[in-house]
Amino acid sequence: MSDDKRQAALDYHAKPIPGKLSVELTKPTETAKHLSLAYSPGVAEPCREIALDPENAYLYTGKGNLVAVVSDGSAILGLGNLGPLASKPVMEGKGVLFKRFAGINSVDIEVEADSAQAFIDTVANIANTWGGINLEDIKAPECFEIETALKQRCDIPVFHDDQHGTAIVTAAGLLNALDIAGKTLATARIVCLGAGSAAIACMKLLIECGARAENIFMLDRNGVIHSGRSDLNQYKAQFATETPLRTLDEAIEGADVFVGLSGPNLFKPEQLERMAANPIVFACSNPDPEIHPDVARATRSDVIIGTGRSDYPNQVNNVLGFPFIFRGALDVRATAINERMKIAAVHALKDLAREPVTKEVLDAYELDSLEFGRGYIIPTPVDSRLLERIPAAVAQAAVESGVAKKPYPAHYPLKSVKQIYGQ
Ligand SMILES: O=C([O-])CC(=O)C(=O)O
Ligand SMILES: [Mg+2]
Repeated sequence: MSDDKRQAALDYHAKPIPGKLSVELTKPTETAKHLSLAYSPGVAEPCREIALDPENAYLYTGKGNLVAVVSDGSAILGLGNLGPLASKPVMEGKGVLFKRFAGINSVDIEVEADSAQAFIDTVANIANTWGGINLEDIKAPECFEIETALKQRCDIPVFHDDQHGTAIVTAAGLLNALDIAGKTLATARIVCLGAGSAAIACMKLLIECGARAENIFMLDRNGVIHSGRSDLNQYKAQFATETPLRTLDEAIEGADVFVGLSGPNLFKPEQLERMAANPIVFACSNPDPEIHPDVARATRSDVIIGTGRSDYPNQVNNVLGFPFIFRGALDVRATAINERMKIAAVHALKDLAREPVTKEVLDAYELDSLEFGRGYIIPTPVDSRLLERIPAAVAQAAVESGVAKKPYPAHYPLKSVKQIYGQ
């Protein structure tokens, strides 16, 4: 990042008040009467009601629209393990996105835990007072154990955003990009650089959407994950292929798709040159992609490139997923975010990109036109139709798959975050 941009980012976080989030009041508090309702003695009444029936927490507290963003800071973006405190700007940032795009209140919780079990216990012990738990930036393989255990112990949605949010957005973008390139998921040869939480979840979801496991080549720091390796954990081992290929240089030859979920500048122009015609490159490491989009385009004019960043076209980033997916899940009081709900989100996202872009989006990106094609394979986060489409699709899937405790909301589809309480 240039010095100017770096300073601008630091100033944005520091001024005029430190941080990006605040808490707001939703009830009047001016008079003694108000205070006697908000606090002692009035507050005792909802306490008694909730003690009688936990469901009443949804009626008398903010639980139903409240998500905890929880991290241990062990895999912050593509920056690595910087610890819980250094993850706070990202976790506050997720809170900004929850609120801005889906009207969801969220609080970030950064956990200092010396084992996966300690982290699991900490979260499980507080989970019941939240509407949902969004796990963020927790390194593999611990993240898998953590998510599985918390799903078992909590009856609210627990969602590891880096796995499923990223996978949903990647699948939607890739289905569109393949269509534009005249290819299909079933026949595409896919190279995935990275074997962490996002990579593993993305490849799993792509297989559910029709990709063939034998066409997927996943690489970790030691090269291609193949069946001859003895150093693989159970999660990576699922992607071990019977192949003589060992390096990225070898695997990339003739590949249709490169998905980068690893680190900055790990994909070289010479490697892009060796991909098949109309190559699709999702360089999703944040903040610095595996290959810069300008470099990719200068290398090949036929490339379709997406990154995780807001400042380049085709932002393949979980921001297009988690706010809207939680909105739908919360509004039908889903007990989980299951595969049906994820796939519904993929299709809602994919289909929206094929509709004409609205003026709101053009204005936000200072563009005169934007059309479905190489430079626009996935909707932008500022598209207010995301709030209309994704929660509706997710809520419908939750109802149909039997995890919703409430019916499909009468006030759906949502046109604006102002409508989230149904008024
Ligand atoms: O925060 C982002 O931009 C996307 C994300 O979850 C990550 O990179 O870990
Ligand atoms: Mg993340």
